[in-house]
Amino acid sequence: MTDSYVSSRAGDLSPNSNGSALNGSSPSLSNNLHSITPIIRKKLMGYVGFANLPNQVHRKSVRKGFQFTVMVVGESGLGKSTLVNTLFNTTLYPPKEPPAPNDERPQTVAIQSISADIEENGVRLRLTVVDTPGFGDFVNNDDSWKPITENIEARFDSYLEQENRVNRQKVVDNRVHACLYFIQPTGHALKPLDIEFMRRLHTKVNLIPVIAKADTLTDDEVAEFKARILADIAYHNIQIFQAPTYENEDEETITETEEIASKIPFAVVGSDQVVVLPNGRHVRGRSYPWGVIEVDNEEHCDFVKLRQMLVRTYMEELREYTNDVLYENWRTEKLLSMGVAQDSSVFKEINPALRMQEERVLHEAKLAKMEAEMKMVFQQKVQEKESKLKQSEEELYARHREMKESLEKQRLDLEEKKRKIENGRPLTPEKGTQQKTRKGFLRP
Ligand SMILES: Nc1nc2c(ncn2[C@@H]2O[C@H](COP(=O)(O)OP(=O)(O)OP(=O)(O)O)[C@@H](O)[C@H]2O)c(=O)[nH]1
Repeated sequence: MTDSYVSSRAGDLSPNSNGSALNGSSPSLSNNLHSITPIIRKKLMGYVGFANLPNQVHRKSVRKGFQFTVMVVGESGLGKSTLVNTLFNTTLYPPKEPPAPNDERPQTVAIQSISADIEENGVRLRLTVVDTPGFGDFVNNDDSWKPITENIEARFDSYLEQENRVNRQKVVDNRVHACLYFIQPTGHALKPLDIEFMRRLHTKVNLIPVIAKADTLTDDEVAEFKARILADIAYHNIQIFQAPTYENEDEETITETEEIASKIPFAVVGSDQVVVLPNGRHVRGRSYPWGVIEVDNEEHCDFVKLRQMLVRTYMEELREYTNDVLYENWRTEKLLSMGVAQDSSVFKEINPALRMQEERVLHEAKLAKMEAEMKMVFQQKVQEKESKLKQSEEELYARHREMKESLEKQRLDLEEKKRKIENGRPLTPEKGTQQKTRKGFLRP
């Protein structure tokens, strides 16, 4: 015996555990069909095999690989490239040369993306990092967010176009699944540019705010800065990505989620350099005259929690939220603005019992209509027959009358003749006159 359960609906046309079955002759049952159909849990009698479904999904996903696109936004020099390299433990961004004084500076925000296929324990990840050099670097940064929004929407557009293709075998998901927004470690509060950017983008992308170069602030400064940033975010109704919590989750997961949430905005330190500690331990970190700050040490910064949220625990949630909420909202708005309306009846939940009832009513109405039509035709035919019969009856009466009249006339004639014979009178006086004429003088 296994602990697994299957559930069946009382509305199904199968006997349920109470031994009752759906049959049309039970009026009380047909009335109840409209009410709630409770889920009945049943114990399996043996191993069926659907417990293996998660493994099937796992195998398929591993074979297909994953696509993940992360965007990094922040002023120049805040450590974006270093953090991406640290996060994915690869030199996605090669070391940069600092710009020379006579180098021409770009006039607009550029969008650059780098992709790399990385593999870990046989799982392939196509990682794309979208960089936004130039953001916040100008004297006037009013429209710095515009090219970024346009880029995010262009990626949605491309996905929508692929979805609308006849052949959707190879849909490439280039949508931005997460946006790391680098906040300058000023220790004050969010700058107007930060607020403007987040306000404009929070409905289009999963925002993950990070305090860049957190090693430049003390622990107290970080705590105060975080509180002010969160207050600003709440005040401006900005939605940042929050790790989701589900019902029936185990305590460990709940604690992990809470811990991650408590660290937002993540105070991070990036470094792809390995430093040797006095005790001989090799760590990724930054070495200062007064000590070493370790990237992977949770007591030194929030890098581990950020990686947990972005990669280890919630990468799939980020992808799902992008698809199910952000992209879906954008798509709905776009199609509505193009005049495409949704037929809501398409998504009407169908209750099979209600559906059967509706069909029965329709069928009965159809039968009643057919019966009425047949009655009408029958009455018409009867009327026609009746009028024909009436007509022939009248004709017969007329003939009968005629015959009767002619017989009566014949009878009267005969009686007249009889009377004449009885009276001894010649039947035809004209004849007698003619004979006389014949015997005497016959006229020519
Ligand atoms: N103190 C400190 N310095 C850092 C940190 N991360 C990166 N740096 C340094 O900051 C400088 C700029 O780092 P990058 O990663 O190139 O910064 P970026 O934001 O990618 O710069 P752009 O490409 O110009 O936008 C480098 O010298 C890094 O070594 C950090 O967490 N703390």
